[in-house]
Amino acid sequence: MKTEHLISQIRQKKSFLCVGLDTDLDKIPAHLLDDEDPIFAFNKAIIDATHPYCVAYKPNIAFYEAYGLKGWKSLERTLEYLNVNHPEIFTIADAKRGDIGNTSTRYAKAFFDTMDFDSITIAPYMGRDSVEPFLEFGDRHTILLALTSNQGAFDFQTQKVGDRELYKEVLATSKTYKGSERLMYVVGATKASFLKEIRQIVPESFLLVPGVGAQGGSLQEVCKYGITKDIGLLVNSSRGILYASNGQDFAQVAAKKAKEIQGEMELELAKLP
Ligand SMILES: O=c1ccn([C@@H]2O[C@H](COP(=O)(O)O)[C@@H](O)[C@H]2O)c(=O)[nH]1
Repeated sequence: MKTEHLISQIRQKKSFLCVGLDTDLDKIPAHLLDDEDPIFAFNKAIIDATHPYCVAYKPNIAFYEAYGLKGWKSLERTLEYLNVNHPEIFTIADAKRGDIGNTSTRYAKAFFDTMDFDSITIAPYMGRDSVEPFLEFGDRHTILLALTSNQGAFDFQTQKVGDRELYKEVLATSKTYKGSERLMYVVGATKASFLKEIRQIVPESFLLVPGVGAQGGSLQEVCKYGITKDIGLLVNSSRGILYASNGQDFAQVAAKKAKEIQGEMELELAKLP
C-alpha cells in the first residue's frame, strides 16, 4: 500500500488506530474454543466489529507461531480475510526479523510474497544488508525498531554510541539505506518524552507506536510531539481492545474500546492546521 492511501484512510476514518491481533487461546472466550479454528473465529469477530474505527491490524507473529502449523494457518486465514474484505486496511506483520542479506531476502519473500502483508517490523541490529532486502519491495513498508516500549530499551537503545544514542543512530543511518522512503519506525508510547528529538531526525516518517492501553502509554502525550501535518502515526492497542471482555459480548466490547480510542484520535486530528 502506498503511504498516500494510508493517509487518506486516516483522514476518512478520523483514526490512526492499529488493532493488535495478539490472539491467545488462554484469553479468548471459552465458547470459541469448540470452533475448528478458534484463533480465526476470534480474529474474524474482532475485525468485523472494529474495522470502522481503525486503519491497520497488526498480528504479532509470536502468537501464531506458538501454535505451530495450526497457528500459521490461522494467520494465513486472518490475512486473507483482511485482504479480501478490507483491502484498504494496512496490515503489519509484527515479526521483528532481520538477518544476513541472503536470509533477509527469504524473510521478505515469506511476508511480502508468500503472505501478502503491507509491512513488517524489523530489528535493525544487523545493519544495512539485513534491512535493504525488505526495502526492495515497492509499496511495502519496513518498520524498524527504534525506541521500544519496554524497560529493556534502556539497556542498549538509549546508550551513547560515539556522540549520540543508539536509537538516534538507527534513525539517522537508516535514512541512507536504499529504499529508505519505505521505512517507518517503532517508538513505544511509553517513550513519548523522546518524540520531540525523534521528530528532529525523522520529521515526516510514519511511526508505529505500541504501548497505549495495557502498557500505560498516553495517546495525548504521543500526539503532542509525534503527530505531523500528514499524521505520521499509527498507534497500536492489542490487549486493551481484544480482551476488554471475555464473555459472549467480547466483540461488541472490543468495538466500544476501539471507538473510544478513535474518538480521542478525532480530537487530536481536529487540532491539526
Ligand atoms: O516496542 C514495542 C514493539 C512491539 N510491541 C508489540 O506491540 C503489541 C503491544 O500489545 P499491548 O497488548 O497493547 O501492550 C505487542 O504485540 C508487542 O509485542 C510493543 O509492545 N512494544
